[in-house]
Amino acid sequence: MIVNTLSEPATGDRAAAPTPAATVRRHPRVLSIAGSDPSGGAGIQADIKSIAANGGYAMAAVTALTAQNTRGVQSVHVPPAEFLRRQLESLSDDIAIDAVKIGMLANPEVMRAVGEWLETTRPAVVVLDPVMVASSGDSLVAVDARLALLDLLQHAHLVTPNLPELAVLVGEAEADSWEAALEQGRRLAATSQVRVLVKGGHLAGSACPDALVEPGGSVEEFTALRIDTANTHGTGCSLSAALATVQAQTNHWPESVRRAKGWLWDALETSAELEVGHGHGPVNHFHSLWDAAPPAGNAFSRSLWDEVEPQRKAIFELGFIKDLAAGTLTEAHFAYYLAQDAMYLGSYSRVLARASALAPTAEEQLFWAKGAENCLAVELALHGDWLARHPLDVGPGPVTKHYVDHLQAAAFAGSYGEVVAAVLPCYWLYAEVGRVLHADYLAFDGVHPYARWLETYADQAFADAAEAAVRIVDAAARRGSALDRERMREAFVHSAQYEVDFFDAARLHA
Ligand SMILES: Nc1ncnc2c1ncn2[C@@H]1O[C@H](COP(=O)(O)OP(=O)(O)O)[C@@H](O)[C@H]1O
Ligand SMILES: Cc1ncc(COP(=O)(O)O)c(N)n1
Repeated sequence: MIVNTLSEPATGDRAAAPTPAATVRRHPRVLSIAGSDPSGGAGIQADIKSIAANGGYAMAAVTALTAQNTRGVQSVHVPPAEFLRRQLESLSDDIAIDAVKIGMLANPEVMRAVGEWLETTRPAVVVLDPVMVASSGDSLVAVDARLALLDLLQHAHLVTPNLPELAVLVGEAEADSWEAALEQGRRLAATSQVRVLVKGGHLAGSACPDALVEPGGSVEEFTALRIDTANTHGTGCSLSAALATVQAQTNHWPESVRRAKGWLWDALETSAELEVGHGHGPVNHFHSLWDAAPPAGNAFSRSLWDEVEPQRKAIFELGFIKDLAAGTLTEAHFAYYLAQDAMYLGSYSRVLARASALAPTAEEQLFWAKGAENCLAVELALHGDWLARHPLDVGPGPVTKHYVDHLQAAAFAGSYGEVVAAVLPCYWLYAEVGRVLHADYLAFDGVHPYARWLETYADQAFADAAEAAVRIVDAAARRGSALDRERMREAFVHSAQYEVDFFDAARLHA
């Protein structure tokens, strides 16, 4: 979550003047003028991803080639500034450019080429990230470039220095506190008459503040929790490219900072999923796109299975299951379990009938209808048999009641996906328990007191039905939205936990 606070309202600053509303575009054409990072985490590669992830059309004019990876920069090659000039002219001769993000400019000559081009094209949004050192600590800019960089600030609507870069720009030592950084930001904004985003990524502490400082001195702070990660390669590049893109969509700097920072925060938080390199890895630019993409094949059910690993392990640790496998479970415990199961199956059958009613294909409709019938016919007959010989006068226990309530809530208020995800653990975990217990049963020496029950659940037809139910859940997940899948996941995990509690309930209540 990004929290922002405003100190001193902005009044009449030159840089605070809004650009005309007519320039706002849903898919702005955004140009990155920056160096290449072949590892894809920083430079133009990061910029293109950031621009695209934030809804812009990305273009890139390359200012320098680097040989670098997540560990550091090994080499830099700067093509003639004249060739950069040609790239920029080719673009502005043909394409309307809504926003520009400027990154690595290796020397004063390159800086001047960019400044002259900005002078003639005057894009509505120019964000300048004064890149000087990579996150690895390697320098990316010639030492004599400071004055040329300061000169370039006059063409920028926003400059986004990190703390070491801010210190170089104001010609002071690096700020050692957030207050000192804001003071330097104010000085830079005032002397260069430019809007500054002071970035607090390099500070220590649990917060990661940034602040928008106007040339008139007003400061708006945006604070987020610091994420504990080493994947900070390209955070500055990604933020500035996102800012240029969002500003061309909103025409409102504080809103642009809030959105771009929020997007980057999520990209940092999900960065570990990428597993790129051994040093400072990249951020996950496309986290929301990838989260929303339908899972291929059986990826969804596999992720569900992985997610309920604790429940799967817990089942086999239960005294009830261990005693059942060993044949040492008391008849009273087993009778309580079967009585609860009979009550459960009566309701479960109705929920399967609801899945049948909602099914999108005749095949799935028939599958759930057969399941509903099976519950009543086969299971209840088995239980009726056993329970007739071991009568037990109990009503539904608390776990049975909660489990059934959960299933019925999905059946009456949920989508087809939620219903099938909620009923799946009963198929899938039972098939798993049956498979494991049946193997123990086959190795059992003597007559097993629960032979009939164990044989039913290790039945191949039951395993096949569980597999079919898994395929149906995967198909429903592919058809649904990210929100549908989240609800399916919740329904599944709740049911899986109830499966554990259901086995355990017999031990507690008998
Ligand atoms: N560990 C982190 N957790 C959350 N946000 C971070 C973290 N590190 C950097 N940021 C954010 O990433 C952006 C870039 O910050 P910074 O590291 O200061 O710049 P640079 O990448 O240019 O060195 C800022 O918005 C900063 O707040
Ligand atoms: C080509 C290029 N440009 C910029 C950076 C700085 O990256 P960061 O965003 O981590 O400061 C980099 N490492 N390489």
